[in-house]
Amino acid sequence: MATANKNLSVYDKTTIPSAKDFRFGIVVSEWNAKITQGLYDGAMAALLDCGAREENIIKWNVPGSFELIYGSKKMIADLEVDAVIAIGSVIQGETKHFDFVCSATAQGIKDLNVLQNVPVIFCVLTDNTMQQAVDRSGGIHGNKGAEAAIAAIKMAALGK
Ligand SMILES: Nc1c(NC[C@H](O)[C@H](O)[C@H](O)CO)[nH]c(=O)[nH]c1=O
Ligand SMILES: CC(=O)[C@@H](O)COP(=O)(O)O
Repeated sequence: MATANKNLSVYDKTTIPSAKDFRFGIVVSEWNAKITQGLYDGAMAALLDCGAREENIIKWNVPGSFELIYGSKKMIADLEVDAVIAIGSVIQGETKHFDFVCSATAQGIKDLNVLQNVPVIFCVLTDNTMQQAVDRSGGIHGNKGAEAAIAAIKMAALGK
């Protein structure tokens, strides 16, 4: 189902475990900061709405989406967190660099989920235009940050 047919901010709290006992790490890319700030705001709002405590949410900034990989790995190594949300916004430019950044970041975060024992949520927008990114970070299609926060809570609760 395309995002255009599903609002990213809609969730049913009755299907979501309480987040009150969980600790979350959020790693935020500084590229396209207006977008990533919107994603972060959406994630925070959803985490707090589902019972997370603000003091249990740690935020680190990294330069770009590619650095989300190492930032998430270091957060897992250094901090006691139950899930990490990796937030980025990659927007197509003139060259193939977009393809490499998107693919490497997705593969790197996938690898962390295979090799580490803390879930890392892929909250990286990969858009053709800035408008598409605006629409998915609190615009007409909702906020992928909220979607990622719900995924983080569910994965933190998995098996508990
Ligand atoms: N063009 C975008 C980038 N590029 C930078 C890379 O993510 C990385 O920081 C650099 O290659 C150094 O390792 N990053 C984004 O997050 N979004 C973009 O649109
Ligand atoms: C995703 C990117 O790295 C891209 O925005 C960089 O722009 P360009 O392809 O024009 O160098």
